[in-house]
Order: sequence, then C-alpha cells, then structure tokens
Amino acid sequence: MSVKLTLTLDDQAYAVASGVFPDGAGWLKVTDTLPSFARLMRIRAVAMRDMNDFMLLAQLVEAVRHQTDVLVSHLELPWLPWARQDRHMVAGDSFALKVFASHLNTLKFDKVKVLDPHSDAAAAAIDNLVAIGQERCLLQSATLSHLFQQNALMLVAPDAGALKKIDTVARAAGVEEYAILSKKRDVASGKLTGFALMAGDVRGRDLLIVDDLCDAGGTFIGSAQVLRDAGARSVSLYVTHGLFSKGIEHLFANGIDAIYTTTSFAAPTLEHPQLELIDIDAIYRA
Ligand SMILES: O=P(O)(O)OC[C@H]1O[C@H](OP(=O)(O)OP(=O)(O)O)[C@H](O)[C@@H]1O
Repeated sequence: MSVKLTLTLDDQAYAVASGVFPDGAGWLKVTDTLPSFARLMRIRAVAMRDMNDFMLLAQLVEAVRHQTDVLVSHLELPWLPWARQDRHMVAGDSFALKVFASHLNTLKFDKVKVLDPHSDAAAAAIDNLVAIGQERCLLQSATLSHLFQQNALMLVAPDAGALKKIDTVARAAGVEEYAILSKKRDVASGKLTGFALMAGDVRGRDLLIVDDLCDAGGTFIGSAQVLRDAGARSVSLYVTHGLFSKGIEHLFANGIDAIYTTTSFAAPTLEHPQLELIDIDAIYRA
C-alpha cells in the first residue's frame, strides 16, 4: 500500500494509523477521539495506486462516518489512478477509469479535487469532480513564476491534444507564444513514433515543455531531440505528475535540462540538482 491518507474535521487534524493483517488485508484506525459532529470532513489521499489503497480510503470514510455526523465531505486526490485508461483503446480491453470511478462514487464525496486530470473523461466518470488546472499547479513554482515574469521561457505543447491546456497556461503565465509538437503512439504496443515540430520558431530559445504526466519519459526525450535539432538553446520540462517509472537520470542524460513537478506522485524526498518539486499542499491552499 502506498497511499498517504490525512484527515481533518473542521480544520483540525486527526491521526490515522494503518497496517496489514497476516492474511494481507489492510486495517485502518483513527487514533484520535472523533467528535460527534463535523461540518466539513477533508481527506487527502496522496499517491493512490491500487485498489488496496482505495480500500484504505473507503475504510477511513466508514470509520469517520460511523462516529461522526459529517455534513460535507471533500476528497483531495492529487493523482487520479487509472486516469490514462480513459476509453476503450483496443478490442477486449477495459475502460478502467470508469470501473474505478464506479467504486469512488459510492463514497459520496461532495467534491473530489484532482490536480490536472489526464483528460475530460475524468469529469464525466467521477461525481462532483473539481479539476485543479495545470496552470494553478505550475505557477506555484517560484522559479517558473519568476522566469515567466522575465519573459525568459517559451512554452511547448507536446501534442495537439494538449493545446487547450497550453493555451490556458500561456494566458495565466502572461506568455504570448508557444510551440506545438506532434507525436504518435501505437495504443496496442505503447510505442512512440513520429515526433515533429508543428508550429513555433524555437531557435535560440529556452523552452519549457508542459504536460500532465511523465511516465517512462519517451515522450519528452523524443520531444527534446526534435526541439534541439530545431535550434533550441535549452529544454526544460514541467509535468504535474512525476511517475518517473524509469527514473529521472535518463531524462537529464537525453536532452532535458531541468524538471519541475509536484509531489502528487513523486516522493517529496526525491532530490536532484536539476529537479524542483512543487508542494501539493501549497497548490490546495492557494
Ligand atoms: O513519459 P511517457 O511514457 O512518454 O508518457 C507521457 C505521456 O503519456 C501521456 O499521454 P498519452 O500518450 O497516454 O496520451 P493519450 O491519452 O493521448 O494516448 C501523457 O499525457 C504524456 O504525454
């Protein structure tokens, strides 16, 4: 189990303990005395990865509601698991986001606040979803805010699907122009091909690719190559969710100069001189 659960009732924090029984089933307990009434229950579930993690969340909700008459319930779910499985892609596969949403919806949250969900399918599947936009996450980086104020960065959308988001980021950051890349992914094999620069003069520019997530990183290594071939001076990367399934070193070794990401998934202890972590707490409080 990897999820980190925190509970507040009317802005007071309550300690939660959890573990695993010998048979592998998880247990959970609120160790502070719960009140009989709370106007607002706020649960934050960070780095939820699987249904064991979901089960712990459901246990927490049940434990609180068993003791406390809760008026309003909010879930802060920075990383939405199965967000990428947002449709049927090949014959015989499953629309896993819809399956997960059907379970999450049983917990009856009045708001489910997700950072930068992968696609609009999240809002369609999850009841009362509140998407916190990419621009709100990204501008919590003091470094990036400063660079935007200096007009020192040109934004890059990694594919045409990211156009709506990059436009919102550009407006929020006060940036006038951005470059647009294209890529192709074979949904059956997951293989990436055909990176190309569709628009934008990047010669001599310091670039920031902006996307929702970095998994293995192939998208950004391929993109950096194309941008450097087109004359970019430097290529940095912002992703809201740093999954980094192949680590981060290979990105720095293959054309990425700096990475900015939030602690929605990346461990807050992750350290590298070319990496800046943006605290999700600051994003939720903003
Ligand atoms: O680090 P990587 O392994 O290269 O993956 C990162 C990319 O994957 C996701 O898009 P995806 O290709 O899944 O988008 P789609 O929903 O348009 O297929 C994400 O939005 C990134 O662009």
